[in-house]
Amino acid sequence: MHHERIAIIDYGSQYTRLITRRLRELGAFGLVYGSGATAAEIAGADLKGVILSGGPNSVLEPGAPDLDPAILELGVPILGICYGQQLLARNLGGQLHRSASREYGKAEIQAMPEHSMLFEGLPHAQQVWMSHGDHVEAAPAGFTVTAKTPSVPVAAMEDPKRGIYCLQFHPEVTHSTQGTPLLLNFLRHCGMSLDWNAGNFIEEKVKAIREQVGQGTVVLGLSGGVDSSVAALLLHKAIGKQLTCVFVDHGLMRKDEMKQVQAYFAPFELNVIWVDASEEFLGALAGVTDPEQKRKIIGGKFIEVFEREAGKVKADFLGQGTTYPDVIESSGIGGAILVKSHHNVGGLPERMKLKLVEPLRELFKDEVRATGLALGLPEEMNQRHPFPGPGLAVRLPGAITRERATILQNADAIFMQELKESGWYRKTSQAFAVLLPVQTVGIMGDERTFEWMCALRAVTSEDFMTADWARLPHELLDRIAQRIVREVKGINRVVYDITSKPPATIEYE
Ligand SMILES: Nc1ncnc2c1ncn2[C@@H]1O[C@H](COP(=O)(O)OP(=O)(O)OP(=O)(O)O)[C@@H](O)[C@H]1O
Ligand SMILES: O=c1[nH]c(=O)c2[nH+]cn([C@@H]3O[C@H](COP(=O)(O)O)[C@@H](O)[C@H]3O)c2[nH]1
Ligand SMILES: NC(=O)CC[C@H](N)C(=O)O
Ligand SMILES: [Mg+2]
Repeated sequence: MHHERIAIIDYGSQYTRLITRRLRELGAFGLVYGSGATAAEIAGADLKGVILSGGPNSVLEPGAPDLDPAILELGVPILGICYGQQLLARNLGGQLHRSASREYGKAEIQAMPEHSMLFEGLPHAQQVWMSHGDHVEAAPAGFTVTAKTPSVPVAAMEDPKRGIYCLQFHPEVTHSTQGTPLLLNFLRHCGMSLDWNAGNFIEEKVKAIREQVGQGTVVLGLSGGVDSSVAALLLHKAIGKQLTCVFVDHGLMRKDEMKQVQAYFAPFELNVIWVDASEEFLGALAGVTDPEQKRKIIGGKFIEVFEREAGKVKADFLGQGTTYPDVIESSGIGGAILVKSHHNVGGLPERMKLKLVEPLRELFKDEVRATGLALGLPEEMNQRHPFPGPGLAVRLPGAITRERATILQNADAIFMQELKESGWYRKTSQAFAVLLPVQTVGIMGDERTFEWMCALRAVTSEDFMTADWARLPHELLDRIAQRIVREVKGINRVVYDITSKPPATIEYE
């Protein structure tokens, strides 16, 4: 009962996620497979087409990732992009040219729409995005060249008899001005009905969850973050009272976090166990200053507390809000680098002998949000910035005390309130306050002060692997700084962080 699907074979390009994303924007469901995928692994009645991604290797070097030849016999159209085109050209008898210099950036191609399925209805001259060293010098027998540039003789080629279509450039990158119509031509040719959306996703998932869970029970860690909240609502829609959620307050949440999450979820009548474990966590963290040590303590404690509380439910399944980027990152498909480490639920399923239910595994974040919206999750919850599992612990360099945590919560709450009221919360990807372990001298009402220093961090980012600091207006920063120093006892100085990632990370620890 799978939705019709395009298989994307990932040769390690930084753009593979983008291919999947473009397909979904067009209403097509794409699933990513590793470069070793065999025809048997990707075959199925629901398979409508195959896309071969770009990749960092050269097809001319020994041991470069290859393609199972049986995939060409599956009877579905194939689209090779960059490395994908070069691989098909090499395997089918074309001629390749290896260059010492790379072509990287915008280029203009001359396309031949009159001889092409991919370029049908599109202009002759098009701007595209190139990122390659090698190129195809002569197309294999049976192929027609359908685009070229002054330096690339085969910028695109097609063999309609075998159903193979190839591009040297990257249609998935927005700098390729006709990239989306090109992909659309391919998808139409595959016979995709382009009806993939949040609504039919919810219906299909509800059925699948009921089938998987049957009369069993599910326990889910509810953090108040978008992923676990949407997973909770989806599971609740499918199995109602067979779901129990556990919310753990480790004492390092944002200000009034538990109260807020309780208010947001009240209308849904979910079973939730609300646990205030702040004494336990703060006790275990007392005097600890090493960042990795803090993470380890919180991760370990979390498992302990979660296991204790969830044990009362006697669940058969563990629900998780795992999303598609999590799956790609942790499987290392295409060598994507693991930056965000999930501290908490890892290891729980084995320990508690629970089977997993992960209804969001195929979704990107924006799709998780669309699903949340369709399920009635309040807008404010749905648009929340990500919040790290260890919470304010990674925003309190040095030793953690309840007092310092409270000071930080108060400063952070002012920052968030001002960002929301000015419309800047939605324009940033993540923003928060940090309490630095530095005391500086100040003067307030003729009195000398010696108090903590607060750093404000606001960034814009596509995927949190890289980030830029947000250009917040000076007047807004001024207002926030004044309010924090005036209203938060314990802070007498505020600074704004203007480092990007890399070289800095988003969090401070
Ligand atoms: N304080 C907590 N109480 C209960 N479960 C938690 C808590 N913190 C984290 N978890 C569990 O750990 C999972 C991973 O956390 P993560 O921050 O990656 O996702 P999230 O909080 O659901 O969403 P987001 O990425 O939007 O913050 C959560 O989905 C949730 O199941
Ligand atoms: O659940 C989490 N547990 C963690 O230990 C953790 N550390 C960082 N982050 C989040 O990951 C993104 C990138 O953060 P960094 O640039 O600081 O590595 C940012 O969104 C961070 O908030 C975490 N999330
Ligand atoms: N973007 C790509 O797929 C590049 C393919 C190959 N590594 C080249 O440099 O030509
Ligand atoms: Mg979270």
